[in-house]
Amino acid sequence: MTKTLAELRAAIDAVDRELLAALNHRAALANEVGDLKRAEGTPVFRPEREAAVINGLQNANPGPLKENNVANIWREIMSACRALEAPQRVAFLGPAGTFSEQAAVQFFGSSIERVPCISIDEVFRATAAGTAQFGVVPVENSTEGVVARSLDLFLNTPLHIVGETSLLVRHNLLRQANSLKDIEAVLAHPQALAQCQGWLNAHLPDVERRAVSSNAEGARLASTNPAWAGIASDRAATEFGLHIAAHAIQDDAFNRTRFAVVCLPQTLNAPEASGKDCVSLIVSVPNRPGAVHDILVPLKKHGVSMTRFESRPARSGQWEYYFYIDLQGHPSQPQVTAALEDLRGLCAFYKVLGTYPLGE
Ligand SMILES: O=C(O)C(=O)C[C@]1(C(=O)O)C=C[C@@H](O)C=C1
Repeated sequence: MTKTLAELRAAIDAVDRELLAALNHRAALANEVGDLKRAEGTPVFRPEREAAVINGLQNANPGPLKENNVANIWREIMSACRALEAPQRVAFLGPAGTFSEQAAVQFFGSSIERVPCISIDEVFRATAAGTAQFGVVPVENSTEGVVARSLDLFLNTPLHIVGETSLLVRHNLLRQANSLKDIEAVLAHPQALAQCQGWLNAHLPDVERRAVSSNAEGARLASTNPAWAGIASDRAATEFGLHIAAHAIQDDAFNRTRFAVVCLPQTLNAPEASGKDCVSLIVSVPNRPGAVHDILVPLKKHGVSMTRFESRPARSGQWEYYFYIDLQGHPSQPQVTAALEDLRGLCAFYKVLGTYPLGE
């Protein structure tokens, strides 16, 4: 016999009470872990452990919950447990409502102390100074390529990468009126203006495009002037009380941005192997024929896959370059260590930016 709505809801209420008791039991255990870590002086945030918890539960999941539901639910549970151990302060390019904030919450869950910063430089500075324990910075966009400022700052920073996450970036045109009429200027971060240029050329060809420090700042400014529009997320529309005058105006429907999570090595040393890991490094090679080819040889020899290879000018005026390389694997695997050692021997400059679990 099928159950009535009242009966089903009563059953859900009973399950929720069991969940609440189980979650509080879990939180109490995390509190004990926190006491242990404080006594040992070891880091609270352990991304490889969190990745292993989520992978384990996804593998054990009988359904009907989907794998990504399991990941989202446990990310929030672990965020809350972690905050009980010690609240983690996370810096990102602000103000509230930016994609960087969204990336921070996607990675750490919502139980964090948010430290919005006025620029990417400031995120690095705040994290290096200890104002925040972690920083979240954009590194690459699927339409526009690398975020040059972040890559350049990696070169000299004492921070290292301990994680990554990527977001589907959907840009909307936000303004006080729900129409495209009488717009004098569109204000957004230069990356967003570039990612929407096809739409802007087609729909607002004669309107001024003004670069501002972040999309959320553009949205904030649009809320102060009816003739201005911003390009930003749905969240920014809610945050600043604006209409979405046009939805999803980015030229590439699958526009994604990848973010790196950075911290001082004393906050968190290189995470242990999670099974799906990545090593990021910056190298430069002597300016001679075949030098770039040579750096690929150790990778082939030791069977290590390269998932990323970017170049940035070394600013020496000599047409020299830094290469940003991502390798798959973890230094605990002998073939990865052997490839890194061989590579180091070939490079004029060699810096490991971090070893971390692969993100979503
Ligand atoms: O296992 C730990 O080290 C914990 O602190 C517990 C826990 C969790 O809630 O499962 C919380 C924070 C860490 O980042 C990893 C996992």
